[in-house]
Amino acid sequence: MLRWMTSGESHGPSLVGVMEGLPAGVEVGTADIQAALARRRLGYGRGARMKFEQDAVRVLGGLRHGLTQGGPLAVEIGNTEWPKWTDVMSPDPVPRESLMVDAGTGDEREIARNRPLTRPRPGHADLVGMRKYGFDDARPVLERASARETATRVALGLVAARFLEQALGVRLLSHVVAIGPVEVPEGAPLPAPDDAAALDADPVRCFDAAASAAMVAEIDECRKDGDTLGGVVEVLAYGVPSGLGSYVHGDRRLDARLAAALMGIQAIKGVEVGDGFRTARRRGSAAHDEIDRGPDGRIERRSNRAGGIEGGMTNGEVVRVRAAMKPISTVPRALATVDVATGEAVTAHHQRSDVCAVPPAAVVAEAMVALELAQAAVEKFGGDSVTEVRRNADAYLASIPELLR
Ligand SMILES: Cc1cc2nc3c(=O)[nH]c(=O)nc-3n(C[C@H](O)[C@H](O)[C@H](O)COP(=O)(O)O)c2cc1C
Ligand SMILES: C=C(O[C@@H]1CC(C(=O)O)=C[C@@H](OP(=O)(O)O)[C@H]1O)C(=O)O
Repeated sequence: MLRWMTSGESHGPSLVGVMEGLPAGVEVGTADIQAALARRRLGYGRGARMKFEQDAVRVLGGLRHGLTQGGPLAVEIGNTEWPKWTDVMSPDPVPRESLMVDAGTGDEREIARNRPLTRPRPGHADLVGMRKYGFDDARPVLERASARETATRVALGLVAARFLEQALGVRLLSHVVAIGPVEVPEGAPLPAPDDAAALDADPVRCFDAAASAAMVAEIDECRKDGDTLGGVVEVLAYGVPSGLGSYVHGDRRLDARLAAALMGIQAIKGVEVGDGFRTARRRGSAAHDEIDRGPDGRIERRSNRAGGIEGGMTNGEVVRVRAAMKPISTVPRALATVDVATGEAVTAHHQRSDVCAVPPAAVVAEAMVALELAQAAVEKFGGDSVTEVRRNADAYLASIPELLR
């Protein structure tokens, strides 16, 4: 069983991710994790913080001389902001004076940091989080609800992706297919694994040059209007062997598991497997992927509308899933709310935020798919080392009767 968990707040000292059940022998290093985190910081439309955030990585356990050891992997990611937040986010009690709104520095930013947040943002976790956990300030809610936490998922997801590649030859990538009303045209070519560097180099991780330019222009317009944008991302997994997941029970269906994994990302409000909602509008004859025999006698599909999953199991085609992200809820032209300290009608608090975080959300979605596929692969093939997983997978694939291959 492969399991993982994260801890940490957006402005705390650091975030920590722990992953347990990963086979020994995955080749990975601190620099690889650092590079994955750099991909998450990219993207036109991100806010001020991403310009200075360092994502300082320290591997605390589970890795030795560039190889996983089979024990829990622990990764710490330091928050560059921490020195400014040592009092507000102190784990231990601090003297009351240092938490006073104006602790004597007269610095506006210092005052803003210390002020209780009582004007909850519509669309963020603020209001319900205060109710649920009994806080009179939204600070502790947003600290943990914040997508800063996704840095940890990307770190663990990179290790999961390396495992999938080294044990099974799986290669993942992510791209952006819509930002606000701008969409990549239906039927546009899909990026392949070797296009990963080109996607990282595009300002919005879009594979279609014309759509990319239009997305950048849309973000500029939106920023000028003091507004925010959402969009749609797609994750592709090439080389996934047939048979991960199962049809025997709903919670073992891989499409259900991927949907939950993607929905668990902050601001994701819809998931599509393969052609998903578009399939619902087609007739059956135009909705499925007909089965054929290729020149080498192996079974082939004439299309991949299912996104590589049938009956809750991978079918050997490219796994393709999409996630829809809502616009950022910290809208600069702030939305109406109620000050929960006074009951007055006010506008929601806003200091800084991303205008559009769809490109980094694609990187996070890729990490979530890697983690879910790695879990499914460990369940299917077992094994305590990469070599053993590979041997088990090869034996399974070799055992499939000729006519079913
Ligand atoms: C990569 C990424 C960056 C985000 N950046 C912001 C941001 O700067 N400001 C903001 O209000 N929300 C941001 N969000 C979304 C909030 O974290 C999210 O809306 C909030 O936790 C409430 O959860 P919900 O939208 O799923 O209901 C971001 C989400 C992601 C995935
Ligand atoms: C810090 C990250 O994203 C943050 C996600 C986020 C939110 O509300 O989700 C709000 C912003 O944080 P801050 O208010 O400190 O600027 C984003 O910058 C990150 O992705 O590393």
